[in-house]
Amino acid sequence: MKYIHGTTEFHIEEECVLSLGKFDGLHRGHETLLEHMMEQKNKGCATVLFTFAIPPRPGRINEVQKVLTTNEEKVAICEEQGIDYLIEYPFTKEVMTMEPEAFIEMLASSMKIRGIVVGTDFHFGHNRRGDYHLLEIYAKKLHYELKVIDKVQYENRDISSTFIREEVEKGNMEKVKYLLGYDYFVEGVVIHGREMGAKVLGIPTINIIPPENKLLPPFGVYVCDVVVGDKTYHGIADVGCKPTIEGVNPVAVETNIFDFNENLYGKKVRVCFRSRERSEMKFESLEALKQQLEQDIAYGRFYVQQH
Ligand SMILES: Cc1cc2nc3c(=O)[nH]c(=O)nc-3n(C[C@H](O)[C@H](O)[C@H](O)COP(=O)(O)O)c2cc1C
Ligand SMILES: Nc1ncnc2c1ncn2[C@@H]1O[C@H](COP(=O)(O)OP(=O)(O)OP(=O)(O)O)[C@@H](O)[C@H]1O
Repeated sequence: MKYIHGTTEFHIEEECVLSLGKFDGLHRGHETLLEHMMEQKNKGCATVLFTFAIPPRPGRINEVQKVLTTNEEKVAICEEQGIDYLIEYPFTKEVMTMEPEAFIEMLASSMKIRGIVVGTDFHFGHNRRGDYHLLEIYAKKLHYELKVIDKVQYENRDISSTFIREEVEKGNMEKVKYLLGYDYFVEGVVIHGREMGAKVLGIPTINIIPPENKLLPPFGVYVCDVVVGDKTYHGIADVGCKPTIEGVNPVAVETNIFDFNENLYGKKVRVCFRSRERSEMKFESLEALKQQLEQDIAYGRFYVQQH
C-alpha cells in the first residue's frame, strides 16, 4: 500500500475506485463501503481511501485530539483490508474554502476515477455544500460509477466514529465490539515496570504505554485478549496509573496473561479490550491490592469460559 501524506501533489496512474471521509477506526458502516470497493478491485481498479489531515482547532493547539486509530494503526488496518492508496490530504485554508466542483475536478486531475463509494450523509467542499447528488452529476461528465450506501445503524442510530468514541469513553466494550466489528485495542512495546507485579505481588504483568493521542476506555480493569505475533492469549488488564503505588505513574495498560511465563520485554503486543470489570482503586495496602488482583483473575477466567 502507498501512504500519500503531507503533500497536495500526487498522481495515481491506475484506474481507481475511491472513497472519502475521516475513517477514524474502520467500523461496520465503513465495512459496507469497503466491500463495494473490493468488488471494483476484483475488476482491476486500485482502491483509494481519501482522508484529510485535520489540524487542531485554533485555541486548541496544545490539546491532543484523541482518536480510535492512530495514523500508524490506520496504515496497518488499511493494508490488511486491501487498500492500495491511503491519502491524507493537508487541510489547508485553500482546501477548506474550495468549492465542491473544484474539489471534484482536483481529484479527477490526480487520478483516473472509475468509481466512487460514499455514505448518504457524505458532504464535502466549502461549507459542506457538496453531496452525493453533486457526485451523481459529475459521474456522467467524468465517466465514473457512483455507489451511495445507506447508513448502517445500531439501535436506531447511524454507526459513526463519534458514536464509537462515546461508547469507548463509557467503557461499553461489548457494544464497541459490535459497532466496530472487532475488539477495540491498544498496541505498544512491552516496557519494564517497577517489577513489583511478579516480585512483591506474585502476579507477573506486562506494561505498555499507549500513544498519547489514543483514546482509552475509562481507568479500570478489563478482561482482554493479548496478541503477540500470531498467537492470542487471554488475560486481565488494568488501564490507569496504579494509585496504590507511590509516586507519579504514567498512564499505562498493564496485563496479567493467564498461564503464561515468557519474557515479552521489547516485543510489540496488542491488548484487545473485551469487557469492563471495575474501576481502578487506591487500596490501603499491597496485601489488599493482591487479594483484589486474585479476584480479578478469577473473574477474567470465568468470563473467558462463558464467552
Ligand atoms: C488486573 C489488574 C488490576 C489492577 N488494579 C489496580 C487497582 O485497582 N489499583 C492500583 O493501584 N493498581 C492496580 N493494578 C496495578 C498493580 O498495582 C500493579 O500490578 C503492580 O503495581 C505492579 O506494577 P509493576 O509492573 O510496575 O511492578 C492492577 C493490575 C492488574 C494486572
Ligand atoms: N454507518 C455507516 N454506513 C454506511 N456508510 C457510512 C457509515 N458511516 C460512515 N459512512 C461513510 O463512510 C465514509 C467515511 O465516513 P467518516 O469516517 O467520515 O464518518 P463517520 O464514520 O460517520 O464518523 P464521524 O463521526 O467522525 O463523522 C463516508 O462516505 C460516510 O458516509
